[in-house]
Amino acid sequence: MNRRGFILWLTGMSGAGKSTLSRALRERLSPERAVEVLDGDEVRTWLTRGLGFSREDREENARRIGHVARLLARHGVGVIVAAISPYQRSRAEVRALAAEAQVDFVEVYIEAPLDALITRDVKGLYKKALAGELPHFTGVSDPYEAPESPDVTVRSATEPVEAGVERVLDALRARGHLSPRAA
Ligand SMILES: Nc1ncnc2c1ncn2[C@@H]1O[C@H](COP(=O)(O)OS(=O)(=O)O)[C@@H](OP(=O)(O)O)[C@H]1O
Ligand SMILES: Nc1ncnc2c1ncn2[C@@H]1O[C@H](COP(=O)(O)OP(=O)(O)O)[C@@H](O)[C@H]1O
Repeated sequence: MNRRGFILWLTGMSGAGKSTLSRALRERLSPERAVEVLDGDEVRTWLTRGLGFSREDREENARRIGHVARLLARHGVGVIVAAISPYQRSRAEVRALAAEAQVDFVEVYIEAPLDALITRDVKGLYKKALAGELPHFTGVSDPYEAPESPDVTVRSATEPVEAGVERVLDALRARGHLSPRAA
């Protein structure tokens, strides 16, 4: 098994299940791997405080998260990023940043139809966005560019959390980041 770090980049719309999946993955990966979670929602209170939701700010958000993730991964940490990161271009940029440092980058697309997200509405944000009270809301009044060839796709409206977790762990095992029996 290799002890190189990796970046698991979870992308998907608000409420798709990024935070839920990161928490479940962290539990499964520990203690075999040192794990850090960088969640957009939380990171926006420190590393990317002050950034908004324009294209420019979202790209900057992804870039800064990518830099920190790369630093950690270079020292053997398994980094789980949970950020909407709606633009193909910025996901490609962080993938390239990781490659420069020879850090494995695994893109996980957490997909759920907009209808399901509106029904789920965990934080009540879709209701506000649909009422026109939240401008530039991803999927409603702002774009989400789905990954064209993600390493793993998780369909959170039709499969249980555990199924998604297993698929991501399989991808990590296949890349040698977990021992065959672990997790
Ligand atoms: N306009 C708009 N669009 C999307 N999301 C919004 C918006 N305004 C606030 N929020 C809240 O911010 C969280 C997303 O932050 P991210 O850093 O992941 O976004 S991004 O990657 O920069 O697009 C997101 O968290 P999640 O629901 O966990 O995805 C929302 O709670
Ligand atoms: N298969 C699944 N994977 C992830 N979340 C799911 C799944 N099925 C239902 N959910 C629910 O969807 C919601 C996702 O919220 P959250 O993880 O905060 O999303 P995000 O971080 O993408 O905004 C949670 O209430 C979670 O329990």
